Amino acid sequence: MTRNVFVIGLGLIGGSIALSCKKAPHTRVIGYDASEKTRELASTLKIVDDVVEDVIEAAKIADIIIFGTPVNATLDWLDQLKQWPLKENVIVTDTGSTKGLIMAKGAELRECGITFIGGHPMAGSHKSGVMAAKPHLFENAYYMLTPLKGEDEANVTELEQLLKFTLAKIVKVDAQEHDHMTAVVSHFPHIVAASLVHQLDAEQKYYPMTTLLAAGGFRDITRIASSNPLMWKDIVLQNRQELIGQLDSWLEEMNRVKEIILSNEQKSIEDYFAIAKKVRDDLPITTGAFYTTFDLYVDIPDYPGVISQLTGYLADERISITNIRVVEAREDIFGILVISFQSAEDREKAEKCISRRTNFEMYVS
Ligand SMILES: NC(=O)c1ccc[n+]([C@@H]2O[C@H](COP(=O)([O-])OP(=O)(O)OC[C@H]3O[C@@H](n4cnc5c(N)ncnc54)[C@H](O)[C@@H]3O)[C@@H](O)[C@H]2O)c1
Ligand SMILES: O=C(O)C(=O)C[C@]1(C(=O)O)C=C[C@@H](O)C=C1
Repeated sequence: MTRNVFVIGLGLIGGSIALSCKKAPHTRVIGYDASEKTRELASTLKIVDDVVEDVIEAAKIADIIIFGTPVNATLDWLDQLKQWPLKENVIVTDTGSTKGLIMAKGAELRECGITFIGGHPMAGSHKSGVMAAKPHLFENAYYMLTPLKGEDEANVTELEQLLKFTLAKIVKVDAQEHDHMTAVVSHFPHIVAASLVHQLDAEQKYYPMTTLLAAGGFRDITRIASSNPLMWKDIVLQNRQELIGQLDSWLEEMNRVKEIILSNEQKSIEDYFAIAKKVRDDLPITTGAFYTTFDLYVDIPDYPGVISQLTGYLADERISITNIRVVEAREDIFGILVISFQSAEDREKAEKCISRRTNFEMYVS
């Protein structure tokens, strides 16, 4: 028997989940998006088996409904869904970055006899939209499920059976704890990144050259400031309380740093960085909360065909790459080619291969 999975919201996350679900046997993935352009692209790129225009008709035949919409849009849909003629055993889930308000809506759905199990894959990108969707986005990432208290385990297992095709590590978490922890490692850092960019923007009015100097460090710490503003507006609105708590702690921390700097004590200043370095270096990156790529930076000269020459060398030695891009890092060189690999071993093989065949300088991040 074919299982019908209906994904509403086919952007980065919904599209990626849809692509993963298409790998599940006996599964037909149906998709809807509010944007006509996205519906067209999802159909052309075969993100789903069928794109629909009538949400209620598709929901009627769905065994699992997955929301890939911004979190405030998800709340609206969940309200509407209470009136829909759904299958008796349908399981409804979402992918939203916040869980408190969404699970409160989930409790209302339970009152209407509908099973809702919250979900949040802890992987993503600053890129948004269906074009950025990829089937391996969640591989090795944590995928949090927040079932309501007393949820039938059989329902959770059924959802897990589908989500295992994301290759993520599925864990169950309490919704309030979820919102606290994600405020710390995701939501608040997005505010900090945005605030640093605002600070640069204010400075550049007086020192226009500053932006030209925004090199690796600034770019690394502010990458996520390029994320979708609408999505982050919704997240901040839904997790306000936790964010205000994080802001208070941050202001205290900044005061502490100020004291340390005012003290002019070398040891305290070095210790501040040393402790942070230890904690950061010990983060469990390969099994941790973000999608890991293994990047190799190659300083390439400017001549036609240099990129295909390099990828040709890698292909000769059967080394697969997962991504390739040019970062125009400095004016005096053509650019740095960033080649991503699935594993550290592949990256090491590539480094050896390129160093045998060229004299290009390489760096590992
Ligand atoms: N971007 C990330 O890194 C990330 C990671 C994990 C979870 N999330 C969560 O996943 C969800 C989707 O985020 P995304 O990054 O895929 O955003 P996105 O902007 O790439 O995709 C959202 C999609 O939803 C569609 N949409 C918006 N309102 C809609 C509505 N009312 N009905 C139907 N479709 C609608 C948009 O047209 C778009 O295609 C959000 O709830 C977000 O909090 C995001
Ligand atoms: O990698 C990024 O660009 C992300 O912002 C991904 C990220 C995160 O903060 O880690 C963003 C929001 C999600 O809810 C989960 C993952």
